[in-house]
Amino acid sequence: MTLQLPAMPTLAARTIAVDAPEDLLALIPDGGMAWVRRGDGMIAWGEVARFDSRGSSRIDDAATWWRRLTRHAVVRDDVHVRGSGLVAFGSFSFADASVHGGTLIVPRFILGAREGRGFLTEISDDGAHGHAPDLASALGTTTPAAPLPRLTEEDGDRDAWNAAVESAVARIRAGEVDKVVLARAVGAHADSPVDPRSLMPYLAREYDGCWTFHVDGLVGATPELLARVDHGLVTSRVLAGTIRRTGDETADLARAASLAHSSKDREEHAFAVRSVTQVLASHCASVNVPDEPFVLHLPNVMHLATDITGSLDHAATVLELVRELHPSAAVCGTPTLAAARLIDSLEGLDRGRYAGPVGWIDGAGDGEWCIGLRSAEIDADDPRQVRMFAGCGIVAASEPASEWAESEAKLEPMRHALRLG
Ligand SMILES: C=C(O[C@@H]1C=C(C(=O)O)C=C[C@H]1O)C(=O)O
Repeated sequence: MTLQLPAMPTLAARTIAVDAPEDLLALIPDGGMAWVRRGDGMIAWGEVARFDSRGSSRIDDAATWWRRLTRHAVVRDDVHVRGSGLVAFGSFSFADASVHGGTLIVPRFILGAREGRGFLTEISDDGAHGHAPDLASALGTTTPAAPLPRLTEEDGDRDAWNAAVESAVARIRAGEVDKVVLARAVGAHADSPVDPRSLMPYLAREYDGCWTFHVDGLVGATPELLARVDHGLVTSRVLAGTIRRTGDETADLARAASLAHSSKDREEHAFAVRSVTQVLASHCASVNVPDEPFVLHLPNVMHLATDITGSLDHAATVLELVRELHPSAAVCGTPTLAAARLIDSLEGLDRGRYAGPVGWIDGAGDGEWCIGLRSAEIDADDPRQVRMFAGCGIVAASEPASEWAESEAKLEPMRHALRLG
């Protein structure tokens, strides 16, 4: 049998050096994408190619498409930093069965900043390569972000949450799973469309240790790095185990110490570290896993955190690793399949692309993918509608009231960005 594959466009990418932009997020044209941390990163706009996928092979299919697309691409890159050359941005649903599926988008323009160096990439699909892009004409006549409309938040269903957490604890005690992550969605609506550009400057400023992103209507500032691949080196930041901040420095230091010693949180954390380490070990010649987690301080919460690194022993692309790492125990549970089934039966929610992978990949397969946490999805059909999400790892010792409080703290970045509280 001969399988007829769709013809692929021949892409050409040209990257030139430009002055490093002071504030990338201030320059995004309408509908543009973003991936920014501590002033470094990329904004991207226009669309040269796009791949939409659904179902359990959505990440695999996207990885295959990207491999085929990049094989014949012509890349001329004067800058050679992370993110220069040919790049696609993407985001994928948390669940296999989600109607939201996933997408990889190849933009026409990418403007980036990396350690004081700026770059501009133009990607074309018409065989016209070689000419150097011009920043002023690439940006065109950008309309500024529409001011944020006043939003109204829907009431949360606390009884449903309590019941879900109680059932999860009972199922854990019965030995069905060790840990399950339960999430809830909070809807908000406005009279006029919500422009992601009006949310990101706040997120990037207040949560500068997080990755502020916008890809296809999913916007947020996530602290959790699923996988970065950079010239054979892979890095993952695992978070699990959370405590709220009080705003009082001394009290927060005491809380950080209690988090570091809490057996409930350390157990929850160990599950997540193990799930990531197992995957990386199968691709790496060596993996470095610190013995003890550190406490990551964010403005709203503190997390137990472990940075895992490894050197790849074969040419795996970042998307191949993402496919295997997702869903990690930090957002699904342990064991994975049983936890995913429990989420389906207890949550009553399509998480969409919340808690799914979001990030970018370059022509060599390097890139950076996070877990789409501390995020909101702007409805593609009606951008006046927004859904925020937050979830908590449930273990045998979990209590509904403190998990509710934890989820409230995790909603804070998006609530504040949307001026809801
Ligand atoms: C599920 C979320 O966060 C995850 C769950 C955590 C926990 O349960 O302690 C901590 C960080 C994330 O891995 C979320 O932010 O919605």
